[in-house]
Amino acid sequence: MTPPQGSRAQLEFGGPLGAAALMLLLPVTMFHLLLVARSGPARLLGPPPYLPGLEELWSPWALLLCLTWLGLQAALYLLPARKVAEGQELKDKSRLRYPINGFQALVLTALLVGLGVSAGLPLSELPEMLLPLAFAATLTAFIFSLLLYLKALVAPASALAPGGNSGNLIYDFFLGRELNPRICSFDFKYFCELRPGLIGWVLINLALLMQEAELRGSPSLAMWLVNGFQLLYVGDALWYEEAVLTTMDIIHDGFGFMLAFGDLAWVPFTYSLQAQFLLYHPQPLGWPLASFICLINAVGYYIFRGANSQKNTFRKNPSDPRVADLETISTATGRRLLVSGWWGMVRHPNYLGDLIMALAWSLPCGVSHLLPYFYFVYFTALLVHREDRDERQCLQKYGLAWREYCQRVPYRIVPYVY
Ligand SMILES: NC(=O)C1=CN([C@@H]2O[C@H](COP(=O)(O)OP(=O)(O)OC[C@H]3O[C@@H](n4cnc5c(N)ncnc54)[C@H](OP(=O)(O)O)[C@@H]3O)[C@@H](O)[C@H]2O)C=CC1
Ligand SMILES: CC(C)=CCC[C@@H](C)[C@H]1CC=C2C3=C(CC[C@@]21C)[C@@]1(C)CC[C@H](O)C(C)(C)[C@@H]1CC3
Repeated sequence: MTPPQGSRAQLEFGGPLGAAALMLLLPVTMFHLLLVARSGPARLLGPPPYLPGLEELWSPWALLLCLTWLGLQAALYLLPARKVAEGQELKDKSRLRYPINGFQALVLTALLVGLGVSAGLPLSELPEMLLPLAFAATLTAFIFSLLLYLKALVAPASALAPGGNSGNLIYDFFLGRELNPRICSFDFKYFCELRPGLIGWVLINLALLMQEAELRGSPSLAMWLVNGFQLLYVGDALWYEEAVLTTMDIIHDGFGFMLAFGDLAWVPFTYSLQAQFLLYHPQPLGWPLASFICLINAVGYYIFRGANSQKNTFRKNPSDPRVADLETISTATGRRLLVSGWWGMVRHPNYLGDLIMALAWSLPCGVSHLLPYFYFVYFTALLVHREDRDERQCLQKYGLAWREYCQRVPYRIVPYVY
């Protein structure tokens, strides 16, 4: 058994108490949103319309569907990849290898679903199953996190994440102990981060669009916009799959309940909230406003993609001609920090772009309800907290060089505001 590591390091998320509260609060919030979205008043801050009994939540069919979906995505992950990428250097100086075939998995899933629908698969009935499916996904995430925790007990110290090894069972279970849990070359965190949840999210959106078409003759413009924007976001994540290898989740965070639940349940069932809302609360939207919302999404996407690609290209090869002319600060670790281009505008330009897109996803739902803005509010809180965590980690990693970066680029996410 590996001894607890970093037990004196600063605990995140409010320590064991915070972790326990989040483990309860996150699933409760997800079910609240699912129930409220289909209720008449759709009040985000009010009580849920009713409390579902176990018979409404538990369905063996939903669990079977959930496991079949995971199995299908795992099979697609194992198909030959167009490229195998190397991850960042690990503590023991080695680098892991990752298949780059996420976009291929999305296309193959679309083909399979298309074939299924033309053969009579009742996809438009999926929205009726969201509650038991979310319950099955939560159960799966919980059991999966337990297995990951047990697996970490026999992992070598070099395989453990910098956080998540405090010695406190609840905290470590929540944050995750092992950095890159794998069986042979199958990387669980990398697989879960990009495949079942993200592709599941667009599939749920599509099912909601199809049910709206059945109910009202055709999907509304607002529903098209939400589906289109979110499909672009998911397609982009899978097209630029390699960029996920330089994100905080892959480099720093262990794989525990937070990410397992986030990837497998939270993302598909709460990120599809706008489409769920629109199915039960149709909103009129004219072309002039729709064009303006498209413009907002395009601006957000331009910043998000530009910033993420610039950092990823620079981290992979600082002499790449696309980034070689950018100004940098040297650090004691040998790595450099960008201080011009997107990363000279604010310290997290990618978060700014992501937030602008989040707003564009809610706007098609009108302003009569707060509920469709849940994602924007939650995401702002998540990114502000994430930015704070990242700052602390970078200060620890880069010391004086990070302070110099903060002086030269004083704003964190929004220029002249924050
Ligand atoms: N939709 C969603 O729910 C979520 C989306 N996201 C998105 O995921 C993406 C990745 O986010 P995240 O992993 O949090 O953070 P980043 O991709 O911004 O990664 C942060 C790391 O980038 C490196 N870095 C920071 N500043 C510089 C610089 N000036 N020059 C070079 N490298 C720098 C540092 O690592 P190092 O120096 O070690 O390379 C730092 O730890 C973002 O676009 C975010 O919006 C994130 C969370 C949730
Ligand atoms: C509240 C809660 C359950 C917290 C867990 C947070 C997770 C939901 C998010 C942490 C980082 C994420 C990323 C994406 C999705 C959400 C989670 C898992 C991401 C895959 C979305 C698509 C982007 O293009 C991305 C690849 C940059 C991104 C990576 C981080």
